[in-house]
Amino acid sequence: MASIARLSLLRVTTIPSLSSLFSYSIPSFFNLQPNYKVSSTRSRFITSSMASDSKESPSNNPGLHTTPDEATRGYFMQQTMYRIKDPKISLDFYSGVLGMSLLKRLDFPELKFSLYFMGYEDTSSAPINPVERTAWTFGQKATIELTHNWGTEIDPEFKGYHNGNSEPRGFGV
Ligand SMILES: C[C@@H](O)C(=O)SC[C@H](NC(=O)CC[C@H](N)C(=O)O)C(=O)NCC(=O)O
Repeated sequence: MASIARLSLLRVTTIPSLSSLFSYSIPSFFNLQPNYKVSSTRSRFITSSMASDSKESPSNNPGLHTTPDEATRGYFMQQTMYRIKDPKISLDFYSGVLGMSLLKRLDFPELKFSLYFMGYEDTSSAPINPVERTAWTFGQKATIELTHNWGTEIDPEFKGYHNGNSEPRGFGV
């Protein structure tokens, strides 16, 4: 099992105990209670958060649409890409810790890199034919494309990719 470092950029959507909702140490995030019972504290939390639903309304969030533009009907966020240093560690994390499946692996030997598309779809229904499986993968919503440039896992000079937790902080649009 991969060692779990602080994952300040990652929000794990699970059924955590209320105390772990506001703590950022990993153990509390993964301190799952298999037979989760809604405590009186949590039910008050849910009630109070429901009372503040208006915070999520379009009127309180300029730019927020409740229905997408007709011109982009059917569009969805299909993938986001992370470069990874070591596939063994990353696959262990995304499948063993987060429960994702490997939807498709693409290797590009001439360019010395591989892509691992991870998602929550049931792969038992995925096509067997490699080309059809690629099309199936690219039709799944909100997948993660892990890009591995061959050799980074054994290169002592490679210190890892910038994770956005130090200057320049963050990444994205
Ligand atoms: C599907 C395949 O044809 C692609 O175009 S994947 C996107 C492509 N990725 C790479 O070239 C990965 C290796 C490269 N050394 C890297 O680390 O990006 C690509 O366009 N990458 C550049 C980008 O900005 O995403």
